[in-house]
Amino acid sequence: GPIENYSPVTAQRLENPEPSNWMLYRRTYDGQGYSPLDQINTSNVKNLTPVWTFATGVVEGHEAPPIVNNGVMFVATPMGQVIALNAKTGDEYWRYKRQLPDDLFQLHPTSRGVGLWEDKLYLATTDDHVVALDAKTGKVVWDTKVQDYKKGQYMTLMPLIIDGKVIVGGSGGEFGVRGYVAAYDAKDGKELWRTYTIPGEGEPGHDTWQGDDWKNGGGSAWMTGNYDKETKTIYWGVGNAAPWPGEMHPGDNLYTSSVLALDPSNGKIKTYHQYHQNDSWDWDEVEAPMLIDLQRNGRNIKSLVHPGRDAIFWVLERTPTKINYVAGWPFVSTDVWKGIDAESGRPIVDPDHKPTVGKRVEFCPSLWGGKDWPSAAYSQKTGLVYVPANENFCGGFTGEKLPLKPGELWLGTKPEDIGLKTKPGADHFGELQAWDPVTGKKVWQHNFPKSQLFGSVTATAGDLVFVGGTNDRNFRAFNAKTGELLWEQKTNSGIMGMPSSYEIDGTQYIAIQSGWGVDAQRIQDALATNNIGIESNVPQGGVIWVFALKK
Ligand SMILES: O=C(O)c1cc(C(=O)O)c2c(n1)C(=O)C(=O)c1cc(C(=O)O)[nH]c1-2
Ligand SMILES: [Ca+2]
Repeated sequence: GPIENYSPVTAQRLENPEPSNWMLYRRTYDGQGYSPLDQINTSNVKNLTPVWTFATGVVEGHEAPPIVNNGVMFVATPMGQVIALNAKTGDEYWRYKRQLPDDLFQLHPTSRGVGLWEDKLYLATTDDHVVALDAKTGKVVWDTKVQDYKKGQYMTLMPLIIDGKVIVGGSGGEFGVRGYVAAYDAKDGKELWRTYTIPGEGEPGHDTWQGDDWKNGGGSAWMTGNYDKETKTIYWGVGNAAPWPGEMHPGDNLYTSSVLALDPSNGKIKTYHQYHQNDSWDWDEVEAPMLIDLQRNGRNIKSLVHPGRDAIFWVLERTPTKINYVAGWPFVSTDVWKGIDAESGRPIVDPDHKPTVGKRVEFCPSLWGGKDWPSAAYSQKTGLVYVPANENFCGGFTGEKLPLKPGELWLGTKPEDIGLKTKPGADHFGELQAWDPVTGKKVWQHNFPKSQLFGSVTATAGDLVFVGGTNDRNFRAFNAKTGELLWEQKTNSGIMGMPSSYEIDGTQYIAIQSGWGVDAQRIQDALATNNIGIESNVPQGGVIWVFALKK
């Protein structure tokens, strides 16, 4: 039935969220993925136990954080479903199920969550609509078509809500779209602005493209941005260039593989930083950088921290008008970069490991990168950044000039040619890493001998780091200071989703969706064919798990 006492979401509540709630993708606009709750801590986490579970009824990758607003939980699942639950008891209030078109091909069948504003919530769908639901009843309030799914345009992200605007970005980098970020009026779904991530004729940066390449150059923007509420600047990550081999789109290709600084009032690009130029590896840099205040060499830095898919741990400085390169270093081994220009921050590419047309080229890490979309986290207590990384994976493909057919994959190689190879003798793959972003030192690391790590990380004030992401279906808690494994729980499926934490009536809860699929499974299939004793059969089917301390 309908929710009776729903707390409307305001700008003030999103800017300064109560510690008990998780209303934004990473809980706060700075994207740190940190909960200030500390009832569950390093000494008692061994007593963490499931209090309720709830089957979502669908397969594929469940990637969304359970979003919680004063006792009400909203969960987005694959196939355009939203479930509203009593966050304490697990009882269902309502369920929205989108009727997806029969001919919809979903390359990435997932949703990373619902955004909240006033008494509504907002879902971005794989058939490329933004839908507003009444938070109390789940009824559709408005439904706006963004672009055409038949042309390979779709959405998987959780909308970013800023002051009555629903801000989304499109997917489709593997279909040769031209990426964009767009804002809709939360009240009625009218489009307020749209900013293409690839500059058109006459716009600054257009000259980093040749001919008509920009029209289908990729630069999709498929993850939620972060937001600096002081300077009113959105930091939004931009994806790979299309098709993959850089030879097919010569130039730096702004703003692919970049971060854009956007004005939320009109979508204008204030400034940008491009992590790597002429992307050729499918290295989307879509995870928005975390906004962290750092003390470096006696100086206060308002930083942007981004462990990249390109294997480089990036530290940048944000000023109202400019983004400056501060430091960068590889956080997993890579043969693609020979170094980084100390002044500009441009990585120096080794042409032997840059995919090209007509020849097979191998590169490390693989096209899933040092880390893909699963989010890193930052703990304000330890001052460390926690990265879900993958080591000992390499990839390769033969570039091929193929014509663009709207709505069909346009990779610049044959899909069956995409490889993932493990380094001979590798003793592990997934790594949970803890980095000091000031000194650039790795403080600890936990290795996963038989699994990739493909899950988002959440840190808490209880000095804990929570992550799933492995093919053995475990959900784990680590000591944030030392990396000691303190607790694990086997779940129904593998966990790709993001843990969230909330509090009701004095009890702290940890929530996660377990439901394996999408690219975690693609890597799993690749591992299974590498003949290294890793099977492919991670069971699928989504379940929401909620944990608390045993009473
Ligand atoms: O270029 C794009 O538009 C695009 C979109 C998505 C997506 O929307 O999920 C992914 C990717 N690329 C991608 O390269 C990738 O590795 C990936 C993994 C996943 C996933 O959900 O596990 N999505 C995506
Ligand atoms: Ca991509």
